[in-house]
Amino acid sequence: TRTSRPQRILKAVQTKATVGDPQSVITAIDHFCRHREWAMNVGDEKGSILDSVVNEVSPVTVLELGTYCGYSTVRIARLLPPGACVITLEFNPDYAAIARQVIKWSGLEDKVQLVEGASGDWIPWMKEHFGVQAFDLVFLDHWKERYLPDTKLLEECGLIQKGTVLLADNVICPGTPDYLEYVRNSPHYNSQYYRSHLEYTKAEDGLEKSVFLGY
Ligand SMILES: CCCNc1ncnc2c1ncn2[C@@H]1O[C@H](/C=C/CNC(=O)c2cc(-c3ccc(F)cc3)cc(O)c2O)[C@@H](O)[C@H]1O
Ligand SMILES: [Mg+2]
Repeated sequence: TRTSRPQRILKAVQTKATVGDPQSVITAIDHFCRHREWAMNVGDEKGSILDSVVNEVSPVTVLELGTYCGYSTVRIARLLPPGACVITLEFNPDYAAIARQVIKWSGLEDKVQLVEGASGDWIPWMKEHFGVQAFDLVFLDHWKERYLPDTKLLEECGLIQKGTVLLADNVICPGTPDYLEYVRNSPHYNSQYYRSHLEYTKAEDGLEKSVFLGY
């Protein structure tokens, strides 16, 4: 049977990128998705904004919701200092398998904990299972209608504390209206929109950065 798009993305990494060189993995995926097949990676333009937020926050513990092929996982992990890590949740086993290989090719497996499972099932276990106190940065890029419920779950589990930064992809396209309304109107968040474009296209999209101010 035909290969899947994630399998073709992995093949592009394995043929075009250098083992142990995260930037070459990022470049290979962006080239493939711009010139061969579009795919829902955060991409190079919004990825640069993601990079700047990671550098600004210099997080010790990062949570990523929705690994897909691991593109943004590699973008984040390559900027983390020794001892810092990104826990990334992916509930599709096929995507998780591809992402593990992309992350391995980039040489960043020591900075990444890929957990195969659904956010709603795993968030309540983060403290107990991974010894996480609170997340310094959360990157939301999974099913758009899950951004708000999962944010509320993270709050309830005490995983969002004063200073935690939420960075959400696709707040315009496909859009996350209920999440945007929540973080922009809540007195507990200071929210700002970074205008950009939908990956590999001219359509408008952007990232929303929301800093938790404490209760
Ligand atoms: C139980 C479901 C909620 N919990 C979850 N827990 C763990 N992983 C979850 C997940 N939901 C989804 N996932 C995974 O995240 C990924 C899903 C991402 C959804 N993203 C999008 O739909 C998306 C879509 C677009 C898009 C934009 C325009 C367009 F015309 C077509 C698509 C652009 C993007 O940047 C996107 O991120 C998959 O790997 C999926 O298996
Ligand atoms: Mg996205």
